[in-house]
Amino acid sequence: MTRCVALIAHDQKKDDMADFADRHQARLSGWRIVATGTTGGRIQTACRSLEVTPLKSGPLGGDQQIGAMIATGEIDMLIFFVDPLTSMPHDVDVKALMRLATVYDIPMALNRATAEILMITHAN
Ligand SMILES: O=C(CO)COP(=O)(O)O
Repeated sequence: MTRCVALIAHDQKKDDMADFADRHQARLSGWRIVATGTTGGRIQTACRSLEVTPLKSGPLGGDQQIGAMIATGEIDMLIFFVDPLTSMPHDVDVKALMRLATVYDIPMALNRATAEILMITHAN
């Protein structure tokens, strides 16, 4: 079965995520991709060849949707470019998502350096 990766980026990290997805298009093409709403739109624009399933925007429940998918075994890897310098109204949702990724022991990258390693170790 095709493995599924969840891609998420906070606003200050969206350029970085678009660039990351673009550089790893070949690797990511072997995965089913889900993303929070705005992030998904940015990736889709940057990487026309990738098929991205956009969920709700993060502040409107997208992080929770991905958390629920982790709990039901639908997500195999989480790449989440977090902005640690901006406070967010949905911070509790972000924490809950990270908690579930930890509970279910999903490979989880919260910054680009780690995401690059996951691409090499898990996405080939
Ligand atoms: O806020 C987010 C994750 O917490 C990301 O949501 P968007 O991709 O919709 O901006």
